[in-house]
Amino acid sequence: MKLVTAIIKPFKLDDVRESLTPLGIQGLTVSEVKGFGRQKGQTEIYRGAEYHVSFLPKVKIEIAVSDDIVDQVVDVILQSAHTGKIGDGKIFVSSLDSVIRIRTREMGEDAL
Ligand SMILES: Nc1ncnc2c1ncn2[C@@H]1O[C@H](COP(=O)(O)OP(=O)(O)OP(=O)(O)O)[C@@H](O)[C@H]1O
Ligand SMILES: [Mg+2]
Repeated sequence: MKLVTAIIKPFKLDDVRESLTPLGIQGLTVSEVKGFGRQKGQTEIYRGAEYHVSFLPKVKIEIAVSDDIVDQVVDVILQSAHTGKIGDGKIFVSSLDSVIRIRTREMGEDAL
């Protein structure tokens, strides 16, 4: 199993969610987060004054998936979250040792 963590532009959340539907994802977690990439945040003009914004708002999506669909999950996120502008985000894929459904104590892929 793998944990796919995608940091995306907030306005892309609905597109990404819809793109995942055909893959039969059983669940996912969404969080509002802040961060910066290699541009180190941006300078923004607000009411005539220039503010340095160190951390820009992003959305984090976490999806635990079986190994056989991880490539498809990454692929649809790459397409649906893409604008081509800086700050489009990143996808991190990590190994997932165990998953347990609390209600039933099912484990592993049965618990996804
Ligand atoms: N190395 C990293 N580790 C953890 N989070 C990161 C990392 N790089 C980027 N992020 C997260 O992803 C968000 C978007 O990053 P961003 O797309 O700006 O990356 P980038 O490397 O600067 O690419 P680009 O040049 O396309 O902007 C950041 O605001 C941050 O939340
Ligand atoms: Mg960036």
